[in-house]
Amino acid sequence: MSKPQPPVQKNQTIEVTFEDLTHEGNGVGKVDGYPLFVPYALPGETGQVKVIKVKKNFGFGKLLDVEEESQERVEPPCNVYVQCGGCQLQHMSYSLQLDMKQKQVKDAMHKIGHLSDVPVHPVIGMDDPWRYRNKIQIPVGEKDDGGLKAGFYRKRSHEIIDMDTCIIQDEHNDRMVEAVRRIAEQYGIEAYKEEHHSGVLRHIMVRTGQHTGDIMVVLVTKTKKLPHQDAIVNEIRETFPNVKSIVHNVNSKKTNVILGEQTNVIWGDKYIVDQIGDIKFNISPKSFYQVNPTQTKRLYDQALEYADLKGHETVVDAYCGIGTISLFLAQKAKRVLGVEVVAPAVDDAKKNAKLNDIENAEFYVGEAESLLPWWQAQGLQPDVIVVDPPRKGCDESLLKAMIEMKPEKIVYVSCNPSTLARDLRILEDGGFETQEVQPVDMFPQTGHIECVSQIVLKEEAGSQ
Ligand SMILES: C[S@@+](CC[C@H](N)C(=O)[O-])C[C@H]1O[C@@H](n2cnc3c(N)ncnc32)[C@H](O)[C@@H]1O
Repeated sequence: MSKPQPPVQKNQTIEVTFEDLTHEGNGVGKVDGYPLFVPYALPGETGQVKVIKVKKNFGFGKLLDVEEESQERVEPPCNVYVQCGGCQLQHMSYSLQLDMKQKQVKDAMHKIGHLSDVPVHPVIGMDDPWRYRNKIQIPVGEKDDGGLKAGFYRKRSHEIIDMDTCIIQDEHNDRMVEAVRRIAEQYGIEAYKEEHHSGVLRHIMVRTGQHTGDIMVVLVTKTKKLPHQDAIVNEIRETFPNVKSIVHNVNSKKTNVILGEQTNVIWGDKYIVDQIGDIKFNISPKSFYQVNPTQTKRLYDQALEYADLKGHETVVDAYCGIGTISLFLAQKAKRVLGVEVVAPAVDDAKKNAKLNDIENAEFYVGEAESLLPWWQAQGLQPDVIVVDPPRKGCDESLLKAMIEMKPEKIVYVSCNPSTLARDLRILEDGGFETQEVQPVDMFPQTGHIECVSQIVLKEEAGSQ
């Protein structure tokens, strides 16, 4: 018997009613039960769709026209929203964005973790979900008239879209990018040309301490020297009297990685300082630092509530970065051990502990999946373990070590609900119970979501 053919054909135009959203924010409509994924379509809407890709079990379409609009549809405020790959959700109300993200987390718990009974709370959103990002890294290219442009890449391409403003960025970052672009153009600095691996200026990176107002700017060049360096530094300082650090980074490789190995501070401090709650942080050009400090405070407050520290505890903070969560924990615990694979971040973490007069936090360079089993073999028995891994989640040997260490509580901070759900399943099978999951919207207007969850040791597992 031949298999049924999809009920649509490529390039066909068809009316579709949308019922749902994918995790990326695409509308989902069904044609005779066959799902079509359509960017910018919203549930409840009916529209004309051009079919652009037909696969065996699902297809993709382009929204040509909306006949019945959802009340959740809003006018995207950014004028390059559709061309730029940065935001995916500006066409939907913020409340729909939050509902969609909560559902994404619930679905992952149910389908991947088989944890349908675990409460997933409504997402903690922002009062003002714009201009929240403290860091921009933007590629530089050449305009048709020979001038410089700075902008994000067009979706699925490396074509740079010239832009004057990015409305999820802190305004200081926007203004600094524009000033550096203008100054570099004035001194005849050539843009890097990816296709020939030639030219000079590749990226402009800016970080603003939203609490302190400190600004760091990094100019990334292919060349070892930044032409007209002194003049450029003077112009930046004149334009931005509150700039604290001007850095030149050399990246001469053919790569998509933005920063190269060589970093020279060409004016000012090695670090900028920012503050979350009452803890100050030194942040160097290569350190991981959460991009949305307002929501980071909410995330950490929740993590601290889940850790429920009384003062006598030994806490491990795995994947600790520059010690951000560790230092919050240290205020309430007896001893905190942080582990992080990037050595300069560990240096920053140690300096950050000193900066805040915190003496009960120690930091170690290493892979969490190697160091925790080793600590366990040495007899370390933490009361609480906090993990905040990258998107791929925790390594299996780390999960195994946590299960064997039997801490009373694990607090899992995650930027990927799928790997969170996978790891929670492993912890459940190892004698732990997930109490609840709290999503926090760290990245409004985009499809990303951060979660923090509380996991406790089951009584019978603790007594074995
Ligand atoms: C999501 S960040 C969290 C950082 C920190 N907790 C914070 O909130 O700022 C993940 C961190 O894990 C580090 N990392 C990645 N793989 C690691 C590994 N195998 N072992 C230890 N740290 C790792 C990264 O360098 C990064 O600093």
